Amino acid sequence: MAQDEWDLKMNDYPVVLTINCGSSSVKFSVLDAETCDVLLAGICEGINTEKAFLTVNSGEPVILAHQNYEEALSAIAAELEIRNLIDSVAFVGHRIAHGGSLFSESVLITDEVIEQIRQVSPLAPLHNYANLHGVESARTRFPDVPQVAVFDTSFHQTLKPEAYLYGLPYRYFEEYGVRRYGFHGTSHRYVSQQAGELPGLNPVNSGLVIAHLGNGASVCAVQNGESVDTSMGMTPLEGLIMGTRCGDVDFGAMAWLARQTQQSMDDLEQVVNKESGLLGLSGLSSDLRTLEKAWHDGDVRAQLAIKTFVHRIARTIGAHAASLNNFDGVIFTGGIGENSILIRRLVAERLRVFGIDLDIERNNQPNRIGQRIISSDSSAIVCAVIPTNEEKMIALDALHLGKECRITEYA
Ligand SMILES: Nc1ncnc2c1ncn2[C@@H]1O[C@H](COP(=O)(O)OP(=O)(O)O)[C@@H](O)[C@H]1O
Ligand SMILES: CCC(=O)OP(=O)(O)O
Ligand SMILES: [Mg+2]
Repeated sequence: MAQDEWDLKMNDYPVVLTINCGSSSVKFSVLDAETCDVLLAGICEGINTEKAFLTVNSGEPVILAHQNYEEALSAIAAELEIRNLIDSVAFVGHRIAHGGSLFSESVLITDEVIEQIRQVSPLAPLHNYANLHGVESARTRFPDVPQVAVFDTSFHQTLKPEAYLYGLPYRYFEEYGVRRYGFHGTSHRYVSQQAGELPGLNPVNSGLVIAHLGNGASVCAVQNGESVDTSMGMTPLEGLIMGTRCGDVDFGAMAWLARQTQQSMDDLEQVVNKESGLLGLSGLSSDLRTLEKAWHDGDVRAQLAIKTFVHRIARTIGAHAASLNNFDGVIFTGGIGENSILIRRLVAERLRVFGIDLDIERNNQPNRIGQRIISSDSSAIVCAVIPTNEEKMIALDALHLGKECRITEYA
């Protein structure tokens, strides 16, 4: 693109496109490059299944002709086209789950970066390959636009060895890089920054435990804005019970199971990633909304799944408090953390031992009111909900790096 065309683009109405390619969905948003206000957001669901559809701005879903990433990106581009936004895309930001030890911060995407991301991808099989599909489709569609990779793992680069090492022979760390990385860092980073706006939480001296509870779920201990501990590990499987992932499990149990059932490592990897968690426990669904309904209808297995999910969250929050200098706040975020009144209430009940006292009325408020305190005024620790905004963080990084790249290009 010539410099004058670029100037026109920047002066016109520049927007940032963010893409979060998951294993079965592509989430996207378009943000105003000046204000970072969201202009358009949507999700393509059902990728690699029999029926894929696109929903924009929570409107009516539209069925896609093909169920692959290219089709999803084409449908998203068509939505931008309808709104005359396609030529305004000045930067694209991609969510990449695993950056391994190669990426400690967001980077401009090049062929070499793609190759490096590919190398660490076996460590996040549910996420990274899908993320790379998104990168490749977007590069084809927007060849002249700088593309930036924003890693879930970056925020946890501040972990000390005692938090990131496993109790394995040290040579596995030295020779194979076996260590904990942590994920959902973009969300934990955003939420910890926002927490400073809440009364009672001093932004420069605060110890927070953030519970990101979505389909994937993790807890992070944040001391004075830095991640000091987190529940996910070398892969996004460790820690909490999730939609279809088992979280922490005794390796001895898995070895025993492998011998008893003659299942291979690959078979069991499939079981722990895709057939476990809320789905595996309930035998019903990985979706908490379905399980909550079943809980109220008296479904015993759904109740057991929810109670087990809650037990693990509370226990993990308690453990993470011990990684802080001072324990000031518990913040809920993610689809479940933001919306489920039941889960927040049950978790908070388990945390009474820390002097946490939930205000029922405050907890019952809908998520549309935005960030809010849900603990009572007499609670020893502030409890709050902060809706996450990974898209904004991705857009900010894409803007920052993309602009630098343009300046270098034309210097
Ligand atoms: N109103 C709600 N009440 C309870 N759970 C909800 C509600 N809305 C969304 N959820 C749950 O949030 C989870 C998805 O969270 P989300 O953060 O969107 O996941 P992802 O990891 O795919 O980004 C699902 O289990 C869904 O059931
Ligand atoms: C990679 C961390 C994770 O679990 O992401 P998800 O919540 O989008 O599945
Ligand atoms: Mg998510």
